[in-house]
Amino acid sequence: MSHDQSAMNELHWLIDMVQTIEVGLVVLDKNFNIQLWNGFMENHSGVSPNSIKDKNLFEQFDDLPSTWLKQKMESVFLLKNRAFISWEQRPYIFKFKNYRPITGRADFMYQNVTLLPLSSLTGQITHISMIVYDVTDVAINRLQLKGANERLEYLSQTDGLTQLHNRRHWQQCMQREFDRHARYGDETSLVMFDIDDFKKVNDNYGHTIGDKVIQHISHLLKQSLRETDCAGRYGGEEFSVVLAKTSATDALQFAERLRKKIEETALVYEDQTINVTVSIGICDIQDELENSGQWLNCADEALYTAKDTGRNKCVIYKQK
Ligand SMILES: Nc1nc2c(ncn2[C@@H]2O[C@H](COP(=O)(O)OP(=O)(O)OP(=O)(O)O)[C@@H](O)[C@H]2O)c(=O)[nH]1
Repeated sequence: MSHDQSAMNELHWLIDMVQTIEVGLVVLDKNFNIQLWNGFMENHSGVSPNSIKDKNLFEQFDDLPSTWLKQKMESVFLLKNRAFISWEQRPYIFKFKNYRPITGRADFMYQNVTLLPLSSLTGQITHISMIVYDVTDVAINRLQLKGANERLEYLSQTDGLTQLHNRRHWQQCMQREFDRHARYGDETSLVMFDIDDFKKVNDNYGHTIGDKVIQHISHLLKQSLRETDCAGRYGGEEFSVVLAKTSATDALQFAERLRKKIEETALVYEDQTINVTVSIGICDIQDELENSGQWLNCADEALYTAKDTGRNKCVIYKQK
């Protein structure tokens, strides 16, 4: 075989490989006109190389992020460096359908794309190549894992019965607000409340309805919160709320509104109507408090004063 024939063979193989490789290959000139469009691109776009040759990429695919992508391509021409576009940055460049059976949950193909400067025989960068990788399997696995981790994190921070923050997570939130106060001096209040005579609810109606009452109270509490408030189920029938940027007087208004709402809104479950009340203790952060534990104790003390002096009332902590 002559040298020429052998070179021709090699070229033929290369073209064959470019056409059949499971990666998208596109070559563009400086005006973004398509010079090469391999089999992968044909299979996924439904557009044949012959019909797309010399056509402008952005005119052929008007859903491409054109301004952004042109900028990236121009910098590849200019800097003669390759650029990389990850699916995490943009799930896809070409909106190709996903046909994979295993990852059938994705509607489209996730892609990583490399932009590669191509130099001519004279060493100038006259073209660039787009290399398109199908990374749907990796992306779906990663997204599923991320979703599972987020769910786990949510579960580890949330009380199962009420969907409020659980005690541990709420305490972290309270500590954060205590630290913020130490730094910025914002007024911040703590509200602790407890259902009155809840033991009687359980005794009279049973634990299942007792649980419904706890859910009912949480529901009313959630309706009363602002975005910056942090509410938790502190224990069995005890709830806790940190009100950021709120004085004790304003916290009292919040607490009174909540107390009245709970008093006035009966739980109707099956054929039973159950009325409960709550006792509420309030404490704003005062200078003499050394740590968040003391803050909590003071709010608790106010709560017990509310219980001891008749229940169904709000009490602001007063230093003795
Ligand atoms: N149904 C139900 N009951 C609970 C839960 N957690 C705690 N309890 C009950 O809540 C009751 C709390 O009773 P106590 O601490 O005596 O207080 P109380 O009857 O509410 O009386 P005061 O707080 O003094 O008004 C107990 O009977 C606990 O068993 C829960 O998740 N579900």
